[in-house]
Amino acid sequence: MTRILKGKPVIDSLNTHLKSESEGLRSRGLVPVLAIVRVGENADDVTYERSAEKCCAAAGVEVKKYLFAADVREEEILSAVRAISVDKNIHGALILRPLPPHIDDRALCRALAPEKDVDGITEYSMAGVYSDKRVGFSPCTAEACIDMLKHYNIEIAGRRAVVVGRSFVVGKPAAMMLLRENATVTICHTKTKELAALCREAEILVVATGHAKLITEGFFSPRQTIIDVGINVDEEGKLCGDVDREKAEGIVSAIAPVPGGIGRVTTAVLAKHVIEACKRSALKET
Ligand SMILES: Nc1nc(=O)c2c([nH]1)NC[C@@H]1CN(c3ccc(C(=O)N[C@@H](CCC(=O)O)C(=O)O)cc3)C=[N+]21
Repeated sequence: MTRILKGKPVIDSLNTHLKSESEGLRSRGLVPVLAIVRVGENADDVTYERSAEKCCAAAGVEVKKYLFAADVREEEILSAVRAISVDKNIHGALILRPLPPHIDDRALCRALAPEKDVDGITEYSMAGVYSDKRVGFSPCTAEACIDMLKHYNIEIAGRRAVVVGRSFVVGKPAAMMLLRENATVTICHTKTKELAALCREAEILVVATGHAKLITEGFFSPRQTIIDVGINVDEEGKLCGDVDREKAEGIVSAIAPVPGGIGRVTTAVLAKHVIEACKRSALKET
């Protein structure tokens, strides 16, 4: 029997903890605030934004939105991000990405104060992920994978982990975080030969490629726990992951499905980071 690792229990347990943390902060006159920066009306961005707002409300984090038209001038967003960076009442910023091509993504990242980088996009946060130091914040989706494994008591140390995908947002940081937890990690990508055979050997398989149902028959084995990070739309217009769930079920040990798996855990991690950023800012002032 394949265990389905649902996101909801992970989110509920995170939120219970976060709610009491944010209440503690409020009793000291501190309200954790997240700024959300969105350019245009991209459906993916709007979905993620809604999910972030829901999780923040449950965790006791306030949200302040900065919305811009799709053809906004780069200078205008840059000055908004600079204003957020110096605003004492804002503790974290989520810049919905990818941005339209006329906006220099890296310039925007550089304009963000590192201590407010709750989404792990600045070079400062990246250094934290790769150096195992508590500097900045890890990208939320990568951290959500680890939080999910821990919530369901899935052993990481000493086990063979395979990450399919090498993006800066998910694959690379997820691999580093699994390594930090003492897994033996293999990173696979589009040029990997014998991908199916490598995946079959994985005891923990994290998939973040952006290709619907890429991981299918021939990739599965009974000792596997799979975290599907893909967000795709199938032929029928339905949300689906990078893993062919129907083929996996009945073979693998456990799978975090799409939808209903890692997706919203990501926004709970985001809320966790805002609360942590708020706590760190209070420490700095006293
Ligand atoms: N800085 C940044 N980080 C992101 O992580 C980011 C982003 N920008 N821009 C937009 C994309 C898109 N994205 C989605 C995540 C989950 C679902 C999703 O559908 N989640 C639920 C279902 C929908 C729901 O909860 O309403 C699930 O997987 O079960 C959709 C889209 C994150 N993104």
